[in-house]
Amino acid sequence: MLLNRKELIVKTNFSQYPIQIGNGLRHEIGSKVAHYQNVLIVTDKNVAPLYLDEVKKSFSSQQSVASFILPAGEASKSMEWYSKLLDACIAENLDRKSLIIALGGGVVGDLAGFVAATYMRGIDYVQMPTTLLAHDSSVGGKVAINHPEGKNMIGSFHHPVLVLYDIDMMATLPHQEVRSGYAEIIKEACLDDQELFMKILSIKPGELIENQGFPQHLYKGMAIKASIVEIDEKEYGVRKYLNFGHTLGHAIETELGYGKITHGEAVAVGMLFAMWVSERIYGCSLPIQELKTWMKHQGYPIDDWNELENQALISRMKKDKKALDGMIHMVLLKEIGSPSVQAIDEKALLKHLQDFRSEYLTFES
Ligand SMILES: NC(=O)c1ccc[n+]([C@@H]2O[C@H](COP(=O)([O-])OP(=O)(O)OC[C@H]3O[C@@H](n4cnc5c(N)ncnc54)[C@H](O)[C@@H]3O)[C@@H](O)[C@H]2O)c1
Ligand SMILES: O=C(O)C(=O)C[C@@H](O)[C@H](O)[C@H](O)COP(=O)(O)O
Ligand SMILES: [Zn+2]
Repeated sequence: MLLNRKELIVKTNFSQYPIQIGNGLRHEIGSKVAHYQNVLIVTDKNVAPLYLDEVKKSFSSQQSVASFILPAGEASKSMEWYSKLLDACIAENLDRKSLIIALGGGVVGDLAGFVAATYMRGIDYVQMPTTLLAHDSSVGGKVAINHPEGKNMIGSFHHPVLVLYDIDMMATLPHQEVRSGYAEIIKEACLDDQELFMKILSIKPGELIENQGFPQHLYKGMAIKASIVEIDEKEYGVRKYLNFGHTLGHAIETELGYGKITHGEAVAVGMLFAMWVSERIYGCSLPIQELKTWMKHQGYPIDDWNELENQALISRMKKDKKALDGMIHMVLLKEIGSPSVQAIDEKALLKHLQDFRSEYLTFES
């Protein structure tokens, strides 16, 4: 797919950085970071054989460029790999003027970003997203690793100095990963763009990345994310909206075991549930049925969490980072484009979950 090069600038209280999106950008990274002498590229086992050499070739012989290859998948966002990556930073003699490059999806970006945030109390890093989902994870500076008890429990806010998104690299993405990434674009549309939401629902089965509107959807999703981050960098207010679908989504990911379901697919189920709760709390009417049917036709595994117990999921949701004083805080919608945060007690949420699941499993698709 071809896209005229685009640039967004993210401006927060303490940082400012460009997001550059376009074709072939992986061949240009070296010249864009030519002022760094010592560079460590972090990537994973699937991405390395596809793109690592091309990225390395873009550097000049004056720069020292090392690489570190993680096992692919969510399980690498762990204390173990965090520690191993820190060891590599020390072994490669990275100093405060060195650069880490995260070449990969959200797993690589979150882990490498957290290492960059904490190594020598913080060094520069670049996000080079290679998945569709990473249109979201590469922007905004949330970096983290998981704890067995909860997603992203140990982390920081540390913005990259550059997001360089070569969309050609998505040509090799498995379909499941495309689906996963589109779920976060749907999230962004739900928060701020009814027209985008409707356009996505008109994409035919199996044509997610092939549909003509794809580059525009991607760009709009990133622009929505960036605009929210600019207003509320540290999630005191509106940034919470970016957690739409994540209260149940993260609970499913943790309860199933990291990597059993993709992040976006878990968030997809979480968005249906959040819409369901929204209708019950606000008395509004949302396109839950339409979204569920569309997801089914696109192959989202929206039943893969059926074996999980309600009480176990509620216990996970109580550990959500937005939970306060024993209340679970969920992002709900009054309509598409109009989010809000609602405190819900455990008992009420359990009832919503039970009702959702009994109707969800039967409501037509
Ligand atoms: N920091 C944030 O704001 C934020 C936002 C959203 C999600 N996340 C996190 O992001 C993670 C999920 O990211 P993800 O979905 O990108 O997962 P991922 O990084 O595990 O990538 C998914 C799979 O695709 C493979 N892959 C990556 N690029 C490829 C390519 N171009 N061609 C072929 N295969 C490729 C990977 O090796 C992996 O197997 C989760 O941990 C989630 O919590 C963070
Ligand atoms: O950038 C944000 O803010 C988000 O919430 C984006 C989410 O898509 C992402 O999954 C994030 O990592 C979740 O954050 P968490 O604080 O709930 O762990
Ligand atoms: Zn997410």
